[in-house]
Amino acid sequence: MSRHKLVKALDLDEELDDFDGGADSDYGEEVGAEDKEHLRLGTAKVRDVLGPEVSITDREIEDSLWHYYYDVDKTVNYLISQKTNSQTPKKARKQKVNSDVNKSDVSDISRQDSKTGGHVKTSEISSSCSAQLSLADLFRDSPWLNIPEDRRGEILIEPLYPRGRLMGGSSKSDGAPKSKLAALAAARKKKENQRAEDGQNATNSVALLDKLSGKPRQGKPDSASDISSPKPLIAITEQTMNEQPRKYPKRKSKGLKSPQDDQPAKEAFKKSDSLASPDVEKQPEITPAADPSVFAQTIFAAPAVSQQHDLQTSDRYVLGPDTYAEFDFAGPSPDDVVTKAQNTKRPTRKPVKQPPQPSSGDESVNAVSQGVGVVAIEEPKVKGKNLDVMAEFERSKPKNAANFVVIGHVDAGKSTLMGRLLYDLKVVDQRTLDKYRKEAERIGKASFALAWVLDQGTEERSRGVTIDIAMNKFETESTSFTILDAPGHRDFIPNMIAGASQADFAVLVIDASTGNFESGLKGQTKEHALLVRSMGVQRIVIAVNKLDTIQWSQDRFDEISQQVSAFLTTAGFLAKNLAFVPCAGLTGDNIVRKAEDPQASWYTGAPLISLLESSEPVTRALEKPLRMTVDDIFRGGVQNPLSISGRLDAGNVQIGDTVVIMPASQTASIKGLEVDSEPSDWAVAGQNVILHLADIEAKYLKSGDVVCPPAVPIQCVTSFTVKILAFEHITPMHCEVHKGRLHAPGRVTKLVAQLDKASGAAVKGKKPRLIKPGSVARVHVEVDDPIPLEQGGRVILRAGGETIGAGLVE
Ligand SMILES: Nc1nc2c(ncn2[C@@H]2O[C@H](COP(=O)(O)OP(=O)(O)OP(=O)(O)O)[C@@H](O)[C@H]2O)c(=O)[nH]1
Repeated sequence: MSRHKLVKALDLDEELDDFDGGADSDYGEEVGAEDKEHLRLGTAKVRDVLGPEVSITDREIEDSLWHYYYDVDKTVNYLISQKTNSQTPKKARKQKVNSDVNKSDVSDISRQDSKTGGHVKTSEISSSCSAQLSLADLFRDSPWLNIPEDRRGEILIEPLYPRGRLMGGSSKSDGAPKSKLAALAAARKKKENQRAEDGQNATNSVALLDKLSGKPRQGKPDSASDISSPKPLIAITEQTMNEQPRKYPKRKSKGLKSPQDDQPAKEAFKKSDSLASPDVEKQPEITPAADPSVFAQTIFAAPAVSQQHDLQTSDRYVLGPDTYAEFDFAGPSPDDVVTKAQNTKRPTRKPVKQPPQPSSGDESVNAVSQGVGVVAIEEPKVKGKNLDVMAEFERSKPKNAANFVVIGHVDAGKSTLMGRLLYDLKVVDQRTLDKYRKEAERIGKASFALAWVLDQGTEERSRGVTIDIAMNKFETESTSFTILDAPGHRDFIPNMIAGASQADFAVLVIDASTGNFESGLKGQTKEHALLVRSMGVQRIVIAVNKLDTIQWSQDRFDEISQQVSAFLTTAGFLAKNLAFVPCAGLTGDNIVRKAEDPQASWYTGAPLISLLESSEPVTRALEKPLRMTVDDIFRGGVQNPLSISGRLDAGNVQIGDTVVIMPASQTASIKGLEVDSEPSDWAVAGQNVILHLADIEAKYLKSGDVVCPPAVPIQCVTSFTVKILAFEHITPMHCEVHKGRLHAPGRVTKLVAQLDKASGAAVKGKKPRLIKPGSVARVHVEVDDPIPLEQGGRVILRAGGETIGAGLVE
């Protein structure tokens, strides 16, 4: 043994000394009158049990009695085993001892020899002291050594004899001196008694739960007396007793248990010699078990079929297969009971009928959309008028309505142009404009006064740039227009996309001043035009602006018109859907009125407003299921704590309707409605609405969500194929998927095919490894989280702050 190991062993022995209370001297020096009397009586009893045929000395009996604290049964067992061992060959005995040592896995422990007081290593015990006390004997009262091989590991059993005695402890009731270990044991016992009392409190809690569930409690003591009564320390499952394959039988309560149920258990129990000892029944020192806690009763099965059941003892909760049978979730769990009680006042939810989804062949689409079927609809609290919305719409003889998005390179004069339009149309009064002018002058941005009509944000005003979409409304005799003023700066392209997604047509503003047209064309003039086309915009009005800065040069106008027209037709716009107007937003020439500047006399065409009005009415998807992309979520007032705004892309909606918000799959009631900021009972596709919601929490709503009818919710997908026009080189790469206000992280996972621009057919040959800018291709895209998307939907792909492509979901 190394020096370190020796030191360690000595330390351990010192600790054992402490626990032993120093009872290491020869008992002859310590034995008092009381002990002598115990030894005398014990010796007589042992001799009586052993009978005269066993040859053994009194000293041997007394040694054993002293060691086992006058326990006659243990002494008898020990002595019998000693005699049996002494009759086996010495060599075989040594082997057995070693194997016992190995089994017990205690080959290197030290123990204190109670008789000699010496510190003896087990290896030494096995050789020199085996005749007197073997390791096997030391652990003989350990139940696992007496259990048949086939049962080991399946029987939970407390030692038949108090463990403390092996270490020299004793209790006062035995009349033996009390060691520190015994004192510890007594303290533990006291604690357990205390726990038993606490168990009564648990009983009360369980009773409360039972009350809630309306079910009688199973398998627990009914009174406090049950708690204090001795509890069994052996818990053997029924399955263990029968040694049958697990059948997961229903748990039975103690009161309902039939004698037949226990029969196999009894028989199995009798097979075990050690357990069959009648002494078990006499065992006096059984620690009262505390009543099981609520938690224990929830996860543990009913009282196990145990030996103690046969002996009419009390409950013992065992974790076993019975548990699973009982808690098969057929009945409500305690949590369910509490939840149910909490929800009793809530209206019941009806499951949404899942419509048949078109088979896309894409598993991810189907898998995600199937989840929609579990959407639960809350009974609408808001009473509607149950209107025939289509009939109402027809009756209202609505004006032609159009949304247009104002696009173009940064500082092209978009906001100024729209400010002028609103001012000249008297949507904005002189006083307001004067106020803007004064404020703009104060911060040195006088030229932006008209732009402030639309740029309302403090940052927008101080920086002189549009950041987010500004929405304004105006009407002409024939049409009701909604302006969506988009930011021109490249950093705010996502906001521009959001605006463009709601537009019927676009107004492209071009700064005609020297140099700016060229730089704009390289910048966002082209990008914006491509984006709106990719998003389905077919008509575009081109306002060649700031002509006042170039003295209304017709040549310049013609040059710009030519170049832009060529580009736009290449981008997919039809020539007949392009209209050009020379103008100056700052001065108001050719906006609402004709240009007053004589230098502009060469232009005989219509002003901008007329070009806007001449836009053909857009066909609305009135008959399709409701689809509204959420643009904004806000507090609509005291009466309307939760409101959303957006444009109805399809279908109709009315007050009292229940809708479902995707992808959250949460239902909501429409408690109020506004169309173009005016209260209304209904709205149809093409209108910009505010929906005041009830029965939903704000946390389930975000910009880009889609409002649908519960019966026909939009699909939510994690992957899709898109026919895309490449703006930049595209390879399998990470990207952001934009759809209106929604943008989700994702990636291009596969370049499926290069497509012919004219026919749209796949170009034969190898699969592309790279899509060049300007090419059309079919690519596969995946997103991290499901997004509401259906066939025909339009998406924009961006990466590293650049638009890499835009296209149509297939
Ligand atoms: N001379 C002249 N200046 C103009 C005209 N229109 C706009 N501007 C000026 O151009 C600058 C930018 O105008 P904005 O209306 O803010 O341009 P924008 O395109 O809306 O800018 P972003 O939205 O930030 O991209 C301002 O200083 C305007 O006064 C115009 O017709 N003539």
